[in-house]
Amino acid sequence: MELRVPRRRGAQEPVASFLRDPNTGRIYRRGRLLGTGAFGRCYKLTDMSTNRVFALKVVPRGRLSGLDQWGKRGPPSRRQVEREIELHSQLRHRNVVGFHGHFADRDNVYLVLEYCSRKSLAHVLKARKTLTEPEVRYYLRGIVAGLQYLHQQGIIHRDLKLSNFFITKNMEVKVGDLGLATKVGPGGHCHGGLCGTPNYLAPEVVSRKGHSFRSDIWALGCIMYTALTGFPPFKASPLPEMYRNIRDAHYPVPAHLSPNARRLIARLLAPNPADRPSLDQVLEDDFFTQGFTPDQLPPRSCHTAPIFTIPQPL
Ligand SMILES: CC[C@@H]1C(=O)N(C)c2cnc(-c3ccc[nH]3)nc2N1C1CCCC1
Repeated sequence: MELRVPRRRGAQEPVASFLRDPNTGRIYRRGRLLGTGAFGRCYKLTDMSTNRVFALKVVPRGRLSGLDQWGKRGPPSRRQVEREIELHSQLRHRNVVGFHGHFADRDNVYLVLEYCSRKSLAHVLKARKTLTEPEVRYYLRGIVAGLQYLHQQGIIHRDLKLSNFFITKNMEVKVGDLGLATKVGPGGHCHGGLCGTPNYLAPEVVSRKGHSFRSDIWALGCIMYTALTGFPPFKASPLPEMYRNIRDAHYPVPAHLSPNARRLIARLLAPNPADRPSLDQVLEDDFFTQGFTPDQLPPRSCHTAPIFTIPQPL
């Protein structure tokens, strides 16, 4: 008979130092706290038999059953975490965060994910303030590849943002956090109730017409704008003004952007979803075809602007 000490409201059970995945028998050692998200805590995790390192996402069950013991709705519902596992466990692509397993015990649900030692594009932008256009082409190329794969699997991400683009030791960019993702319905749209607030809301989402693949394309426009300028296109307060700006696609166009960058941002931030380019058309845009894209980025570009020696045609 285990004595469970009732914990302070909202307190979470400490995560054990060693965890065993009953599905595979693998034993992991829990490492340092990597951070916390809306869902719970994340830790570095080492597989004791292979010494491979992973990122562990811990979602407390106490808050999963929809309403917790105080009748409050916990942030992630059980259904949402189960959807995340159901969707993410089927995926395998070099630009999508690797999913390496999941299991649960009395207190938590555990997701074993790919360790991305350079954290996310949000961290890079925080250190750099803005990115150069070649770097934006480099990162967008990886993000678009990962997103093409998700869309081909019928999945809309619905929460594309800088902190969901993870960067590995060798500077590969990986789309992650499928906590708000969903399989698209027959018409290519989904009206599934959205619990959790995506970061870059598209006009059709603001006017509650539901998400489609093109809502993810709108988010790419917000991401490109933010990476090049250092601030998001729609960040007004009060909220109703921000929603009006989104619906009218009204955003300040910084003069220092190249004409190609301004034109692609305008195409991505088209108020009407049907006017936005497909992912293939994004890669065919002048911004990509008429600009230099490095094959790889030096790790120091995470904190210092890189100098590209662009190969000139002989
Ligand atoms: C595990 C959750 C999330 C994530 O989904 N991944 C893939 C990830 C990978 N490496 C890292 C990571 C490696 C070194 C630092 N962070 N972090 C990841 N996170 C962060 C943790 C805190 C907030 C989101």
